Parts: sequence; structure tokens; C-alpha cells
Amino acid sequence: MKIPELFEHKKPVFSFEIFPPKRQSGLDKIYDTIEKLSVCQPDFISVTYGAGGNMADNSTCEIASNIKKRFGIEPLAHLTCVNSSMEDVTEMIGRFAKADIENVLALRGDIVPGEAIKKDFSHANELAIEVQRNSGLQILGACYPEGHYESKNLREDIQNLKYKIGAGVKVLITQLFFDNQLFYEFLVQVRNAGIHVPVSAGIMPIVNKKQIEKTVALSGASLPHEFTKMIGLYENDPEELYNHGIQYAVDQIRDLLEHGVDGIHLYTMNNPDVSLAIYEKIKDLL
Ligand SMILES: NC(=O)C1=CN([C@@H]2O[C@H](COP(=O)(O)OP(=O)(O)OC[C@H]3O[C@@H](n4cnc5c(N)ncnc54)[C@H](O)[C@@H]3O)[C@@H](O)[C@H]2O)C=CC1
Ligand SMILES: Nc1nc(=O)c2c([nH]1)NC[C@@H]1CN(c3ccc(C(=O)N[C@@H](CCC(=O)O)C(=O)O)cc3)CN21
Repeated sequence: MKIPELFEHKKPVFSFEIFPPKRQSGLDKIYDTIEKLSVCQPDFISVTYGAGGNMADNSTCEIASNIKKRFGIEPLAHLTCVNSSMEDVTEMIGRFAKADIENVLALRGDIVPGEAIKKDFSHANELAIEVQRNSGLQILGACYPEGHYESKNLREDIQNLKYKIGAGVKVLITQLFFDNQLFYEFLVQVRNAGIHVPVSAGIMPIVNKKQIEKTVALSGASLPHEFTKMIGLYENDPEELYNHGIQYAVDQIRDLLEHGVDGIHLYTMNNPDVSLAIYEKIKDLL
């Protein structure tokens, strides 16, 4: 199924994101996770590729393929290019096609100190052009409600976003954010810039202390008062932080749905219990 077509017919589109396990031995567990997530009947599940700069894994294609074969759910395979040569990309596109994968999230990827950068691709739009040229894959892309941290400002980042659309990106998924107001303002600017593709909101529930630092560093997302207050109150009480972290995500998603968002993309962090708990509290609006 072509994910961009799904957005034409369904609102909201509800999706999950998972990441491949660090070791091959974790593969059984990821399939248990997907099985649990399948209860929510997500419209698609995306699988990261070298997420957070972790290039140790290479099982994105295999997992995405099984999401379709074993669970009958549409997969979205992420593909990054900053550490890849043209040859690597060609090979991976070929593997996706062979595995019957129809949709890819074209990303530049995180620049990790010490990890060699290859010169064939500098930005996600260049990867999108190659995917478009070399395959029949549907292309999705990432966008940044608060601007990408390497951009001077949001305006410049949105100008760069137009290159992706020009390169064939048909749906955008946002970086995680905790302040819906910033998302709504971003959406106005995106539409004013002439970008009219569906934009799905990426939401990450924060349920333990360890996630806070890592997530903020990866995303640069700003933390509204309500969020820092929750952390301040419960950071030393794991059970309360877990419950309030879920509730924060639920409140965020319900507000987005009430504002008519095109899609909700839940960063599951491979935790099906958290995702199911959230689903139970939002399903009446899906
Ligand atoms: N590994 C994964 O599965 C995921 C990774 N990410 C991360 O998101 C970050 C960026 O990825 P993308 O959005 O795909 O990168 P991108 O290439 O679209 O943007 C990166 C930066 O370059 C600028 N830029 C983009 N196109 C440009 C052009 N043609 N000329 C000049 N400047 C341009 C942007 O404004 C931005 O500041 C990375 O850190 C990526 O790894 C996000 C989601 C999932
Ligand atoms: N800059 C950036 N890079 C990404 O890879 C990325 C984003 N942003 N934003 C959206 C999602 C969120 N992603 C994430 C976010 C956090 C981890 C993370 O904390 N990984 C831990 C492992 C956690 C665990 O095993 O439970 C790690 O140590 O890599 C991974 C992917 C992938 N995506």
C-alpha cells in the first residue's frame, strides 16, 4: 500500500515507529513488540535506520519486510545517506524493492563524531532524488517544527524543506515536540511557504529519567513549563513519572486530534505497554 494514498483517504493516519534491536539476538523480542502493537491496528509502522547515530544494526529491511509478511501491516523503511555511498544506497533500494517494501523515509541521518561521512549525499533531498530516479518507492521525509538545529532559523529550514518536496517527498513526519503551539505555528508557515503535503505529528512519550536527556539532545525540542513541572515533580518517582509521562502524551495527542492533525506518529521506543496505554486513551478520536 502506498502511504501517501492512505493520507488522501483517511484522517487521522495513526502510525508507530520502532528501532531495530542493537544485537541480532534481540530480533525475537522486536517481533513480540510488533505483535503487541498490532492490536492497535496502526496504519503503518516505521523502522529506523541507524537511529540516533547508531549504525551497528542493518536489520531495517528484514524487520520492515516481516511487518508486512507476518503481521499484514504496512511498513515504512527509514533510509539515511550521510554515511552511505551511491553504491550503498543503490544496494539498499534494491533490497527494499525485493522485500516488497513500498515506502521509504528519506533522511540525511545524524552526523556522529568519529563516524566517516561519505561525500555522495549531503542532504535528504539528494537521497530523495536518487530514490525517485531509481525505484518506484513512495517517499516520505522529516520536518522540524522548531527548525533543524543546523539551520539559522525556522524560515531557512522551511525553505530547505521545499527542496524535499521538489524531490518527490509526498508526506512529512515531524521531529518530536512537547509544545503543540509550536507545531500549529509551524504548520501555518509551512502552508504559507506553498507546501501542501500531509504532515504527521511525531510524539514521543517520556516515561523515564534516562529518556529526558537523550531525547532533548537528539531533537533539541523545547520544554514547555507544564513539561518541566511534571519532570520536577516526579523525576525521582519512577512509577509516577511513567504514569504522568503517558498522560502528557495523551493530552498532547488529544489536542492535536481536536485540531484536525493529518496524522499521529508515535515514537514507541520499542515499548508496547506504553504505546497500548496511550492508544486506549486516544482511540475514541482515531
Ligand atoms: N535515523 C532515523 O531513522 C531518523 C533520523 N532523523 C534525524 O533527523 C536529522 C536530519 O535529517 P533530515 O531531515 O533528513 O536532513 P536534511 O538534509 O533534510 O536537513 C539537515 C539540515 O540541512 C539543511 N538542508 C536540507 N536540505 C538542504 C539543501 N538542499 N541545501 C542546504 N541545506 C539543506 C536543513 O535545513 C537542516 O538544517 C538527522 O539528524 C536525522 O538522522 C530523524 C528521524 C528518524
Ligand atoms: N536526530 C534524530 N535522530 C533520530 O534518529 C531520530 C530523531 N532525531 N527524531 C525522531 C526519531 C526518534 N528516534 C530515536 C530517539 C531516541 C533513541 C534512543 O534513545 N536510542 C537509545 C536506545 C534506547 C533503548 O534501547 O531503549 C540508544 O542508545 O541509541 C533512538 C531513536 C529516531 N529518530
